[in-house]
Amino acid sequence: MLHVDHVFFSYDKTPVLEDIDLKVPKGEHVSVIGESGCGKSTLLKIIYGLLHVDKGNVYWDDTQILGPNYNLVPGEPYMKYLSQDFDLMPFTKVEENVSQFLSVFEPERLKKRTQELLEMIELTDFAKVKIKHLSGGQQQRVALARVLAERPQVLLLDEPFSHIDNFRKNSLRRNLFGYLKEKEVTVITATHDHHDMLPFADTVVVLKDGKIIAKDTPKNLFEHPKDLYIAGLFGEANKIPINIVKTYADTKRRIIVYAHEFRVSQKSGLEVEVLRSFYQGGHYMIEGIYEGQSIYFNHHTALEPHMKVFLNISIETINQRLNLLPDG
Ligand SMILES: Nc1ncnc2c1ncn2[C@@H]1O[C@H](COP(=O)(O)OP(=O)(O)OP(=O)(O)O)[C@@H](O)[C@H]1O
Repeated sequence: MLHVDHVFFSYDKTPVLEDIDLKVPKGEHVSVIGESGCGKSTLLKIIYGLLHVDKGNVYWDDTQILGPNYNLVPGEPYMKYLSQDFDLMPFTKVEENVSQFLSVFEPERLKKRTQELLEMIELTDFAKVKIKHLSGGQQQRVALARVLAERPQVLLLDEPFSHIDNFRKNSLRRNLFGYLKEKEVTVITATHDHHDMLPFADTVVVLKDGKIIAKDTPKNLFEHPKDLYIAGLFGEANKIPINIVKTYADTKRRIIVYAHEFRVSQKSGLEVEVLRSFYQGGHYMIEGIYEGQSIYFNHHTALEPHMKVFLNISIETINQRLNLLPDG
């Protein structure tokens, strides 16, 4: 098990991480999400031993992971870290980068493993190409293969698909996370993108201003977001007083409603003036105004600006949200 034990950290005087306590069982996939600057990369660097913490400890089973004040060369043999700058060797070939950390004394094993990884990242045809001739996305894939080469027990991935086009991203995510699950690798992925974690993470940790504000399964977090910050990580969301949509509800509670959960209806207490429509492919996202506040909802067609529409929410959505949301 990986244990981040009540860690506090600051680069200068301002705290960047405060009282981070996280236990990750062997083989579990954890996604760390949160807005830019909330401390995701810093947390991964601490786990890898690149930064010296102010307070707290990090353990892998019974071994303490020591920071740079104790380890001249950071990093542990069982752990790999894929940072946002890929740290590849620009003038050498793809295959040489992938096999960089493999033993040259076992040439057959090195060759087989390199081929296997090139297949996973779908760059077999580029084996002999120099890194400097690759696109940013291709370089990121090589960097990914390189950290996998030595079969780490713990893998720390910082925005692993940020440079990769959507065309490849989906198959790469499936290949990679499927492979890591099968090999029982413990994985911590820092990401902004809910597509990286909804289908793949066992647990999602939400960071805000350097603190863990939620930790749950992706499904629970998505279905019961406890505030707009968490809901906003999954898409456009609104906070609505429940009694305006269901007049019989004698409550002033407000619930979170995702844009896709609204339906335009004949009549409801929620009358919205349309501001503009944004084409999203399969639907439009409409920005409207209710009592001076923006409200976002999906609709199958664009709507004329200044048009008035009524919005409704299914009773199932209301019940789902009311079960868990505190007042306010
Ligand atoms: N080397 C550094 N020196 C000083 N402050 C830093 C340094 N690196 C990061 N910070 C600050 O620490 C905070 C957390 O940064 P961090 O990179 O961990 O956030 P993040 O959540 O990974 O952001 P992003 O999603 O944009 O990569 C930010 O306020 C950032 O400005």
